[in-house]
Formats: sequence, C-alpha cells, structure tokens
Amino acid sequence: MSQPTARKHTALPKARILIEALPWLTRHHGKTVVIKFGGNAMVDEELKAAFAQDVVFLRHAGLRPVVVHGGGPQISAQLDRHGLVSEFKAGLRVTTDEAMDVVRMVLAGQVQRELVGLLNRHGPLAVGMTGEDAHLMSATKHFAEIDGERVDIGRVGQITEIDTGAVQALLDDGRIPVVSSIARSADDGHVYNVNADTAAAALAAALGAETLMVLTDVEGLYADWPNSDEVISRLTASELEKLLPDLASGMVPKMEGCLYAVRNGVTTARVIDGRVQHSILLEIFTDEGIGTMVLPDPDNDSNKNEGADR
Ligand SMILES: Nc1ncnc2c1ncn2[C@@H]1O[C@H](COP(=O)(O)OP(=O)(O)O)[C@@H](O)[C@H]1O
Ligand SMILES: CC(=O)N[C@@H](CCC(=O)OP(=O)(O)O)C(=O)O
Repeated sequence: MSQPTARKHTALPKARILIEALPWLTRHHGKTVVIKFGGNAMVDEELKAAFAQDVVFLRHAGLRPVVVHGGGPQISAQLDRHGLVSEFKAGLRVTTDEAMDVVRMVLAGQVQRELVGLLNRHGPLAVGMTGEDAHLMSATKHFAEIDGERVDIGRVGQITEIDTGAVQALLDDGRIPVVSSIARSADDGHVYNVNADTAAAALAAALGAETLMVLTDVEGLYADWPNSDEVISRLTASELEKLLPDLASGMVPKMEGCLYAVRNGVTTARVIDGRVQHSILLEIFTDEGIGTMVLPDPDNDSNKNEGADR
C-alpha cells in the first residue's frame, strides 16, 4: 500500500524543477529565439546530441527556435583535403571561387544535414535551408577593412536583404528551420560566403526575435583575452561598442553581430559555452546565466539601425 506514496515522493523534485521553469516558459511562450551553433562547439557527438535535445525541448515548450549553424573548422579541414589553404582576414575567410564550392558543399551538404538529422531523431521537426532558398538572404560583395584599407577577400558577402517568409512559414507549421550562412547574390548569379554569426544576428533582427544565442568554444566574452579568463557576464550595447576595436579573430563578427541584434530590436544577445552539455537550458534556467549577455542601452531609440556594417 505504501508504494504509490513513495513513488509520488521520488517524483516531487522533478515536479519542482518543472514548476521553477514556469515563469520563464510563460514569459517566452510563442517567442522566437535564434540559436547560432558554432563550428568550434560542434566537436563532440554527445554535445551535438544534447544541443539537439535542448532545441527540441524549447520547441515543445512553446518557443519558436531557429538554428543558424557555422562550420569554420569543418570547411578548413575539407579545403585542406583539396590542397587549398585557409586564410582569414579581419575574422573572415578569404574565399576564392574554388573555395566557395567547398564552403557551400560543407555547410549545406554536411554540417546542416547532420544537425537536421540529429533534430529529426525527435520527430519530423527540422527543415534545412540556406540563405539561397526562397530569397532568405541576399548579399553583395563585402570588403574587409584592415588598418583603414579596403581589402578584397573574394566571395564573402554582406547581407543586404532578408526575406523571412519561408522561415516564418516553417515556424508557423511547428518546424525548426536550420539555416546555412550562404547568401544569393543580389546582382549576379553567384553565391556568397557569409560569416555565420553575422547571418544569425541579421536573421534574429529580421525575425524580431526575442533572443539571439551564440554557442561557441569559450565561456563567453573575456574581459582581457588571452591574458585572463574573467568573463564579462553582462554589458550594454554602448559598453560593447567601446570594446569592439580591441577584440580579435572569431570574436569580432560574433560581438558585432550581438551589437547589431540588440540595436535592431532583439531583447538580449548571449554568448555561451557550447562545450558545456545542455548549455542552452543552463543559460535559460539559471538566473545569472552562464555566459555573456548583451542588452540594449536603457533608452535605445537613438541607437536604432546604427549597428554593424551589413
Ligand atoms: N575577448 C575574447 N573573448 C573570448 N574569445 C575570444 C576573444 N577574443 C578572441 N577570442 C577567440 O574567439 C574564438 C571564438 O570564435 P570562433 O573561433 O570563430 O568560434 P565559432 O566557431 O564558435 O564561431 C575563441 O575560441 C577565442 O580564441
Ligand atoms: C566569411 C566567413 O568567414 N564564413 C565562414 C562561414 C562558416 C562560419 O562562420 O563558421 P563558424 O561559426 O564555425 O566560425 C567560414 O568560411 O568559415
């Protein structure tokens, strides 16, 4: 006779955990969240599977998650197999026409397919697309700026327009769009390689997303990288803007993207450690968060549309 009572008690902590999440879930019900999964965080099979579980959890909890994925290391490995060297300028890959074919093949044919497969283990949810599909992302050629000089870095694109129609239709249908950061050229028949952080931020702003979450291979934005591992836990758009000139490598497009997002209607942009299992749920369900949170300036009306160059 005592068994049912004992079972009830064992389940009580689980019930409490679910109820603790209730205020967050109520606040975010129906909201769009754009999650950028960086190539450097996609290193381990268990981590990738846990990432997919978190995204599916958000979807079943009533949010509208959109995944934008990277794949920098995977592209570099494939270029290497083709005997092509990888060179980055201002955090962006110098992309020859030959390299562009490899970029497209790896992002759309390999990395995106793998994520779609992992998400669809949980049901008919994920649909992969690139920025080429249904005019999702149009771009023109982007020139890097190095020491005040305009530098040609090949087929790297700067997003000029986003048509969110197809993504919204998928979200309305209960699907999880998984987007590769390749854009169609607005002026010739080519395609462009767009940094995935930049693409995620632009898409988050265009969708009017509540949150942009960027998963990477560090704990967050370090105050004095590489000399110290002190993570900046939260900062405003203006504070971030002051730090931008001192940032290096992959953090440049990431933080420019966060700045653009919060200055164009996204409520928070977060950089979190994708090497930690279930980092998305940890970020959501811990009050202080686990990474770096960028917030709009208290009165951000004057900042509208002054974000990063794109
Ligand atoms: N201030 C900083 N804080 C954290 N990481 C930084 C900083 N400046 C440069 N980095 C570098 O940026 C990298 C993250 O960018 P990137 O390699 O492009 O990751 P992803 O593949 O996730 O987009 C980190 O691994 C680190 O080496
Ligand atoms: C122009 C440019 O640099 N494009 C990136 C696109 C992939 C990407 O951004 O991947 P991560 O998020 O893993 O860095 C590249 O070719 O590596």
